[in-house]
Amino acid sequence: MSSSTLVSLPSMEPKDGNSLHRFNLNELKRQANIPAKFLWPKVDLVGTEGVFDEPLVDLEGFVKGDEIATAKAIELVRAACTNHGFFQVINHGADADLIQAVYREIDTVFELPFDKKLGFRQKLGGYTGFSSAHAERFSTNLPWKETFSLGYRGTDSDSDSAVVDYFTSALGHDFENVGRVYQKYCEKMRELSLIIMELLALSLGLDRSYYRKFFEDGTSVMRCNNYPPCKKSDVTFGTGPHCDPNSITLVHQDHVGGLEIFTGDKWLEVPPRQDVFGINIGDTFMAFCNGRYKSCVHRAILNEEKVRRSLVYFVNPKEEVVVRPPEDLVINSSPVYPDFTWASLFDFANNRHRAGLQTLQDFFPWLSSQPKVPT
Ligand SMILES: C=C1C[C@]23C[C@H]1CC[C@H]2[C@]1(C)CCC[C@@](C)(C(=O)O)[C@H]1[C@@H]3C(=O)O
Ligand SMILES: O=C(O)CCC(=O)C(=O)O
Ligand SMILES: [Fe+2]
Repeated sequence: MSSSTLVSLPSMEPKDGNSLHRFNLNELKRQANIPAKFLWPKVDLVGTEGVFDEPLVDLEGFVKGDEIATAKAIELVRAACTNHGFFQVINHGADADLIQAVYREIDTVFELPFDKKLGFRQKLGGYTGFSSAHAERFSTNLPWKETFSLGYRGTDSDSDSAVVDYFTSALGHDFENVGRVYQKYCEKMRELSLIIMELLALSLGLDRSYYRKFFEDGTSVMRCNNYPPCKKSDVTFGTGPHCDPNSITLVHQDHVGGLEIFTGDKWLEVPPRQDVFGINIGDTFMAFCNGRYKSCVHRAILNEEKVRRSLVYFVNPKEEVVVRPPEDLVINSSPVYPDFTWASLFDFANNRHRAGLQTLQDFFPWLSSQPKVPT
């Protein structure tokens, strides 16, 4: 598929802050037809042409410092990230019981009555809470999904209880255990993300701590996607074609499957494996490595019979970190992208412009139009 056929999505429609979500997908899923706002342009409805089958990156040997395993991991990561920006890891340290506990517990949140979920809906300008089809922000090409998102820093001591406190204050004390499981999972995702940052640095010929240090006290976003079945799964998406604007994303999909990546000329399905995490490079890391690695174009498709869930951990540096590639990756001193902070890109992608396929290209003109903040 040429880049011209990967449509970038319109910017967000500014909405009044009180517009309630209008779409209860768990009612709509029984209908033969779906609201027009969920119908995507034909040019985006490109079929799947294969299966992603690149080798898994085994982290066990890398974490233990085994030289041969490290060299193999570097080779696989470098090839994948140079080509399309996606690889899968095994022996990552997140145990199966914890992963299954997250799905089990978070299902109880999505199973709540719709009005109750709206009670902790994601507010405009924020990212914490429940959203149905992002209808609070978008009015076309709506994604057929409910999401539950929560920020996670994990460094300061109060973050130990921040997750649990959110669940009990927003959802009630019956959800204390959901918070505990979520907290444990976020801790594990933070650990895994820092290991991946070391592997990425080494694969780019940098010191292993080069990127890690920017991410040790960033606020990442833990999100659960819940995709109800859809009778018109062939003309809509769970999550449409996009690149993640953040640095990297750690994605786990349940047994149903639906994650697809674009390898430059075709869409490949990523077969779900419960013992595997997908890692996709995002826009911010692409800038952090001066474009050496590609921000992965990916999407989540639906099916007509089964609900599908995925757990995505969007990894971010500390807000004020200036995203600038190291000298070693900048040839004849001309970086590909202007310097920016994650805070500014997050504000753009979360609050002002719908993240899609060309978020960075749309971001820099917006950034240069902003009043300069006196330093
Ligand atoms: C900054 C962000 C916006 C999104 C959540 C984080 C990182 C990933 C972004 C997103 C998932 C990219 C695809 C489109 C999007 C609208 C979505 O489908 O959820 C994006 C997220 C968002 O705007 O909520
Ligand atoms: O559901 C999936 O498999 C991927 C979702 C995704 O890409 C996202 O939430 O950014
Ligand atoms: Fe994504």
